[in-house]
Amino acid sequence: MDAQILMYSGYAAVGLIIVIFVIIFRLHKRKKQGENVEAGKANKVASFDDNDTRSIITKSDQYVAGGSKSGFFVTSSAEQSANFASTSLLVLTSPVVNGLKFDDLLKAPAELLGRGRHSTLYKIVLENGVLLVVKRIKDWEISTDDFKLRMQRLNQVKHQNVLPAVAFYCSKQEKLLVYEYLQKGSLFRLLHGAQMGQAFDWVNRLSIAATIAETLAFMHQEFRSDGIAHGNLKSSNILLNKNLEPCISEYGLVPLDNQGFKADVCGFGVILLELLTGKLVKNEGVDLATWVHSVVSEEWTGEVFDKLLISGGASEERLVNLLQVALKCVNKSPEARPSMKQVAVMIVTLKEEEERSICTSVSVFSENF
Ligand SMILES: Nc1ncnc2c1ncn2[C@@H]1O[C@H](COP(=O)(O)OP(=O)(O)OP(=O)(O)O)[C@@H](O)[C@H]1O
Repeated sequence: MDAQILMYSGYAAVGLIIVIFVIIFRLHKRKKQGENVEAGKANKVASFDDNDTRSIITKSDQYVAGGSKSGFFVTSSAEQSANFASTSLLVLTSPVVNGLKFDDLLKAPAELLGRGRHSTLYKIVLENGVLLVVKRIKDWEISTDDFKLRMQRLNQVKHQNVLPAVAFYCSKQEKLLVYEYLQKGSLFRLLHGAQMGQAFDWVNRLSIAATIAETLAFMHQEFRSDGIAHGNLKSSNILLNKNLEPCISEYGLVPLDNQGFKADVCGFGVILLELLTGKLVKNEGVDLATWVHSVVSEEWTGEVFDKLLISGGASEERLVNLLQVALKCVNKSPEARPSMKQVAVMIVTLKEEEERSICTSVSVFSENF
């Protein structure tokens, strides 16, 4: 009997040991599977960067430049390390910033250029002296994937009068865009800055208007089927390149909107009104388009124009013609506004008339001397 009890206890002990081994083996296997899944995820994220891009891990929780915090990043370092696998700077094809690394942005001295409702803008200087601007976009309800797709799509369409992004960065918390810094400033500054448009005569204003109109018509045509309009067209987003030609910046950085193209036409109309009147869009609380309408309806049309244009000898007939185009663009009803293509045709026609009249006056002048 004792021998039997001893035998059964032995079986039980062996059985228990086997069960313990099986449990340990299963737990170990489960842990290994977990590690493989994590490794797989990391590989997947890394593979996004294969094409013409460089993946970088953020290092600090706040960007410190020249001793001052620029505030590129608002996320904590804990959040960042949790998300590091999805943080990457994508360098688009650009000769200006070949080989740009995220670290280069972090190290560069930065200066705050503007803080708007939807974004903050910094100017930075890279070690090699290249000047860039970094735009940090706030409150844009767009998924990381959609943002990447949008940036890649925008990068497929090039125009010499549109400033392309040279790189972008995107994580769940942050969306950054990097552009070349254009030193000649903006159309806004040319009109309303210290010079107050003094060195900006009618021929140049008309030429700039025609270039912006043609460029925007091109962009609308290219992005019509994607529904991507500029979305925030205004004179501070028209920069001047080194040849003082206009360069449209920040194209397509807003949510898709059915009325986006017509909103751009209205934005362009307001730019025309600024060029014609030399006045700010909002002056002592009065909206420029409303003011122009009120003056024109009282038949004081001549009063709306920038005195510098009149004293500079601009043809009042062509000023009025351009004003009529502007008023069509700012029509309260979006459906009644012309397309950018139609606007471009009207303004190019006016510009050609202007050029013909200059040629005629030059030849009359030379015949008389
Ligand atoms: N790439 C650039 N090069 C030089 N100056 C720039 C560049 N991008 C923007 N700026 C200028 O920096 C200033 C701030 O720009 P920011 O985009 O923050 O302001 P905004 O255009 O007035 O507003 P929003 O946030 O609605 O675009 C503006 O005067 C703008 O003309």
